[in-house]
Amino acid sequence: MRNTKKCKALLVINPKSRQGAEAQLDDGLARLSEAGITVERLASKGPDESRQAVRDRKDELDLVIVGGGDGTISSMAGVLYECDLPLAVLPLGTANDLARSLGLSGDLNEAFEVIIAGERQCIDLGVVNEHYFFNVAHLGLGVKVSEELTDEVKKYWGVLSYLKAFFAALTRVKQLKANMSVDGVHYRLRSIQMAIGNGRYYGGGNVVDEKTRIDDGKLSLYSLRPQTVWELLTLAPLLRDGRQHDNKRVFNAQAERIDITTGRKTMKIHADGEPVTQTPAHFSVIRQAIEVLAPALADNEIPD
Ligand SMILES: Nc1ncnc2c1ncn2[C@@H]1O[C@H](COP(=O)(O)OP(=O)(O)OP(=O)(O)O)[C@@H](O)[C@H]1O
Repeated sequence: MRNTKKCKALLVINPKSRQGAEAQLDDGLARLSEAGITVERLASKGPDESRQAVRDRKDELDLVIVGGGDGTISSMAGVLYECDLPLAVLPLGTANDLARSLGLSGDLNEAFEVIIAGERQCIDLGVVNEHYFFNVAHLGLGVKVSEELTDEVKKYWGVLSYLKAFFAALTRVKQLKANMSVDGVHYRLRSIQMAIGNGRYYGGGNVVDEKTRIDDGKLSLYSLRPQTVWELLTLAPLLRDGRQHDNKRVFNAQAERIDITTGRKTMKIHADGEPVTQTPAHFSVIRQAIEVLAPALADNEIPD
């Protein structure tokens, strides 16, 4: 975008995200203005208002900058796709997992520089039933973890809130029986946790699968078979880095379409930390759905 043409951007800031209310943006916004990027700023009261603001302005906008965490950015996925507008991210949340998948450090100055540099990448979008997601959708333990993660807990504990929530969720998790179709191949399994990833990172820097990227046109699935808390804890380091494939207590797959039913019992599904739908669930991926302002995506790199 640098030295090319004038650019009009809408900046949607979620004041409820961890750093959304306090972040100092004036210097960065002045740098955008110097670079020819005119920014209209909107303090979002909720996802519906933010989405409507984009729809109302879609013909005059060149870019939507979203300042918030994964919940906020995910809430804008559908409208960005529908309006075919590029996304830039100001990582103002707690986990900022999409920012990690895009190779952004979490530093605000750097995020503004990335916008000014204007380098673009195309990334995939996950779909579960009629909902879009960037990072990961969960059934089971992951749902219990995000139920423990209230906005207050996140504000107080920061990234450590994910660890705190994990231990609290362990006491509440029950096993589920699932029938799955993975690119047409059928499986029946018992599970305490299923994660279906479009992006690479979730839950504050966990890797869904070391082989996955947000632009590979695939979903990565892992499912944890029922196991003791001790076994689960021994698995934790492998799950943290997405290296769980060879463990017999984990089922892994990569696919473009995944269907999950859980009999007569419906199971809640959370995506990017927000409750979105329930089983029966149909998962798919839209390849190269959204353009984002980001440096070239590194090959399977796991930043510190
Ligand atoms: N577009 C939006 N505008 C206003 N509020 C939103 C929007 N999208 C989501 N929210 C609400 O704001 C809450 C916090 O936002 P978000 O999840 O982005 O920040 P966070 O919890 O600090 O970060 P992270 O998801 O990266 O851990 C969400 O749980 C949701 O209730």
